[in-house]
Amino acid sequence: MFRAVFQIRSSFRFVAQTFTGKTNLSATSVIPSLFTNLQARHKHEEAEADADEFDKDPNGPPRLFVVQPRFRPDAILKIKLDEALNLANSLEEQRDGYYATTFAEKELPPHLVVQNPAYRITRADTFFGPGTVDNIKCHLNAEDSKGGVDAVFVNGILTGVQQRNLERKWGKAVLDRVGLIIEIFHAHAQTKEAKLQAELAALMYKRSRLVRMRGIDGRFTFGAPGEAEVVSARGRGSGGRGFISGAGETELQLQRRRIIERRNHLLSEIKEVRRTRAIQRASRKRHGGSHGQDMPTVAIVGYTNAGKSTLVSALSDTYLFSDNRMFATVDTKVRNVILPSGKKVLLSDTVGFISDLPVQLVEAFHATLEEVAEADLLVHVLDSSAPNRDEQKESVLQVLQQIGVSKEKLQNMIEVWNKIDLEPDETAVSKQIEEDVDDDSEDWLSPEDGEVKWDDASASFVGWKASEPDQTNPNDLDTSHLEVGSGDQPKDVSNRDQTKPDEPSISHLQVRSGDQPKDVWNSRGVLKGDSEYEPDVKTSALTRVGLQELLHLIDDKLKTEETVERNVFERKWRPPRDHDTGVVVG
Ligand SMILES: Nc1nc2c(ncn2[C@@H]2O[C@H](COP(=O)(O)OP(=O)(O)OP(=O)(O)O)[C@@H](O)[C@H]2O)c(=O)[nH]1
Ligand SMILES: [Mg+2]
Repeated sequence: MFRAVFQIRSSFRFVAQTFTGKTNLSATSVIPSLFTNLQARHKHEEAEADADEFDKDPNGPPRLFVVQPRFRPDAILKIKLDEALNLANSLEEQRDGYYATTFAEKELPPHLVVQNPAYRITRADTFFGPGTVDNIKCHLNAEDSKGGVDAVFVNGILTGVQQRNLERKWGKAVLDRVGLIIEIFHAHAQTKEAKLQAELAALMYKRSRLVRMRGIDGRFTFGAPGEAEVVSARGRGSGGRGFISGAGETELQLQRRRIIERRNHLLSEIKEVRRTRAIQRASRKRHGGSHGQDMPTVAIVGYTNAGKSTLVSALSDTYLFSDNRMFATVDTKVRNVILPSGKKVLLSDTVGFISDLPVQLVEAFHATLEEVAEADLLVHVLDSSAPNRDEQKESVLQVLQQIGVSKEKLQNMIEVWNKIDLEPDETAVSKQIEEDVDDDSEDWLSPEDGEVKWDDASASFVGWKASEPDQTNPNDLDTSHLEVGSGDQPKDVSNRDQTKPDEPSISHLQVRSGDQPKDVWNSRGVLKGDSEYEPDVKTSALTRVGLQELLHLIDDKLKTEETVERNVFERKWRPPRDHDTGVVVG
């Protein structure tokens, strides 16, 4: 069965050994898992998690409890929650080339929708307010009686301090969105290059999580008691005075140094793998081309799960692994395809993108992404059935810009709407959404208030106006206990004091409406920004619809590109001149 938990545990051991200097760094080591600190800390905190929890089922995928901050309208919440649940279920590692579980048959992970701290005040220490933290703890206790969960996935971005505090309060490892995505990349990576890159991303993420904490005795420390103590003689006599001189290295400094050493090691390995790949790529381009020309490369890009691998498989009549799991592909695969004109091209299927793609991943996967940026033509595959199709499109465009794809290439990019066999009944969807919007319209602030901004890309508010909660109105208090996930969740876990003032509901905070909700949705029932434009081509990779049309389009684009290139060359070419004299040189 699944090895991730096992690996997570072994990575803990590895990191523990590495950071205490008991082992040598090795290229095949697993990533410094996000669960590791927790285990170390909890050895000293009896009231908190049982550290042996992770030993429970070393053969199964980790069981995550999903915490989804609330969004309004509910349609947005549903999109965010669906994605969070999919992410949580995607964390699984292949064994002998197979996943132990079939994704479609997986049960939904237990989950809970809670107040969104972004809608009011995000607490620096615990992200959520104390009422929400307690409420989640109640649910986790209830889960424990049913076999327990290994970790809590908070679908938001936490600071290192928030993560640690929540871990202490809940007695569970906590993963935020960035952490989980990095874990998934690591679990799904198959090739040496992808594994190295995923480890690098995890290492950089871990580095950003090394935080100074107040220990149980009230003193500041760096994690487990004793971590702040001097653990190595390095730095002794380095020239300072008094305490500074000869103080040696604290655990934190030691961890930082080891992370940097490992990072440098990984970077040099990645460089080597990259060099080999560049040679292979050049030779592949040369060998397939006709008339001595290189084969053009076409990179298939898009949001995760859009159907890129399925499309490349269908176009090339070869097999590529495809799955409903998010980030099923982490390793780039290249396939030969013959276009209708007879021209041969290289089609590359690569890693998918997601909103808030961790910067650590973009940096670590730079080599892979660079191939995308260097491709002669890009094909952007979108899942036409996704209700937030344009939001996904925006996320992809952002990453493409981030990795340096030129404006011309973006303009020339072919946009494909895949999964047209799944296209939802638009009338029904938009009707439902409009109903939701009307229902919620009272709750929204008007942008004219100047106190709220709608961020189309992330579908979230930035800034807002909070009214005082009506403490006498139960609807104005924490309602998170009502929004429980999987059917078997306890219904009565939140018998907290409903008049507790620390956790007013968000409902009162999403005050009057301007025309905000109407602006957010269009008639198709998708997020604002979704226009009624048509894509270049519509396909169903599964039923092989639209494939010929797409191949013709690629053919045309590449022809145009050649012509443009030749024209540019002809126009630009002239004998080099000496600028000062105007005399033709040579
Ligand atoms: N109904 C339908 N399903 C599709 C179509 N194309 C792909 N799928 C399914 O969508 C899921 C994701 O497909 P993939 O090809 O793995 O998607 P991807 O874009 O490569 O995803 P990542 O590798 O995770 O980035 C799989 O279960 C496919 O069977 C399509 O045209 N119609
Ligand atoms: Mg794929």
